[in-house]
Amino acid sequence: LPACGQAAAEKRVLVLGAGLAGLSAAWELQQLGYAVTVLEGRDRVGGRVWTLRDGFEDGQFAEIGAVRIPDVHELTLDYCDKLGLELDEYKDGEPLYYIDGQRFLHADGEAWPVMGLTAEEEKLTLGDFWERQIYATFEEFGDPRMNGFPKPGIVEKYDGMVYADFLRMRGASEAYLKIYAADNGSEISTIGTLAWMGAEVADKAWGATYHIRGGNDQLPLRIADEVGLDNILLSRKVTKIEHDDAGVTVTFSGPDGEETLSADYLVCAIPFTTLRDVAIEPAFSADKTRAIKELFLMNAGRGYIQTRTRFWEAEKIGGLKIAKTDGPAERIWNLSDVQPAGSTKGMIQSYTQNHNADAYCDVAPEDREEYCLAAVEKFFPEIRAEKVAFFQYCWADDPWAKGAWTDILPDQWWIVAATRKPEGRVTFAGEHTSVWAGWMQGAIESGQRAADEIAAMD
Ligand SMILES: Cc1cc2nc3c(=O)[nH]c(=O)nc-3n(C[C@H](O)[C@H](O)[C@H](O)COP(=O)(O)OP(=O)(O)OC[C@H]3O[C@@H](n4cnc5c(N)ncnc54)[C@H](O)[C@@H]3O)c2cc1C
Repeated sequence: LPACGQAAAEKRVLVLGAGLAGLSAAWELQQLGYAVTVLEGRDRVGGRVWTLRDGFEDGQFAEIGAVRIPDVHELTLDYCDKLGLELDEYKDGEPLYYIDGQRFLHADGEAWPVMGLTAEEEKLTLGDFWERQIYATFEEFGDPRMNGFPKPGIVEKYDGMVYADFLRMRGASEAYLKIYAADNGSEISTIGTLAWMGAEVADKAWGATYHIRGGNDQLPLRIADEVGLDNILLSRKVTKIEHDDAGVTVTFSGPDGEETLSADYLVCAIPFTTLRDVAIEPAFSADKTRAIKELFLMNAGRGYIQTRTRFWEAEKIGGLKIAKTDGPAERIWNLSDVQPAGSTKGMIQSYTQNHNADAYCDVAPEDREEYCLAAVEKFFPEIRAEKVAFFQYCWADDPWAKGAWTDILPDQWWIVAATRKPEGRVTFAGEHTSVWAGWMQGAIESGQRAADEIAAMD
């Protein structure tokens, strides 16, 4: 056998996509001695990690994609550490609720002013609810960080069940589900139980929540520096993958027209929503082909509002999620606390998903500001007077992602294994192939796995 790293030095790997998954795979492969070229359709790296700095005052920024890093995401934190990135912690605080048209603050131990709760739920805190309805079932499901998740019989029992129905089955009332969705997002009425529970178990010890100082895009930008910008070809749209026992060839269009590149191996780290439009010769296995066609990306719509002041603080409202509602603005996330030191303006976003995002995205882009402000002023009446700048984004309309993050739907558990399975010399990375789907950690974990799979083939 050749010495470790020696054989690899002659081997070339093409990586499709310069999101965190593709960049992580490229970086790991280089460290194993492979020569790597990354092909990226956008004119920037980072994919769904994207910090917008234009259009806001006082050097403030908005996170259009990933916002937060849980303290249990050790792979993400490890990369931040290796790359010398500093973190800021999101402060804790009390949110405002706006449910059934009622605006209220809620202290633990107080009765919820929401009609239709069971007697037991009336004073149940969100923490108590989590312990009783969710944490109490962890043993039954198993741990997705280990092999053998879910435990035997669990797929048969829960695969067909949407997560909100799982909570109903465990006795949650419709009224408490409104409170829970206002806290966790409206996708609970679409995502499958196994996917949600896998994520709950994986992140069960989550305490603090972080942001990368200056913007989360520092992470992909710094990995790209390590990979070497000469090895990353931007504005290249991949249109065809050919693969056989001897190697891979990729066709793409870019500034120089249509081109091809060949290599020994391929890491496919583009979302399945865009891989659908790429010709594959010969076709991948039947379950991979079906997975590429059927994988679902949840939509997310955002309305970013920079405000003159952090007016909510006068009511002692604070934290990352400052408003939790059952209305079209869904939740208001507060990124003010991680803005550049000394800047005093507010930076908040209406963060919609699921049906709320679809409704928002159905509005013409030029009308989304009015739609967003009208929804927010129902519970923050000062919002129009406070607004300094506005920006909107709909992830379903993003041509390079066509959605925000993977939700495994009911009856789709089969897709998990199908997404990540290698096809000959092609390996697959991306949040959609990871236990941590929908997280930067999922992208990183998958990139590292894809690199390991290639090394194991050699
Ligand atoms: C609204 C939103 C909120 C989120 N919040 C968080 C959060 O708070 N915390 C967290 O950790 N994660 C969050 N995430 C998830 C996180 O951003 C993603 O899981 C992660 O960035 C995905 O990385 P990826 O490399 O798998 O995919 P991507 O980032 O999508 O990278 C894929 C790359 O492939 C490129 N590409 C696509 N098609 C082609 C083609 N045909 N040819 C060439 N290139 C192509 C794309 O341009 C893209 O750059 C959020 C995501 C969104 C959208």
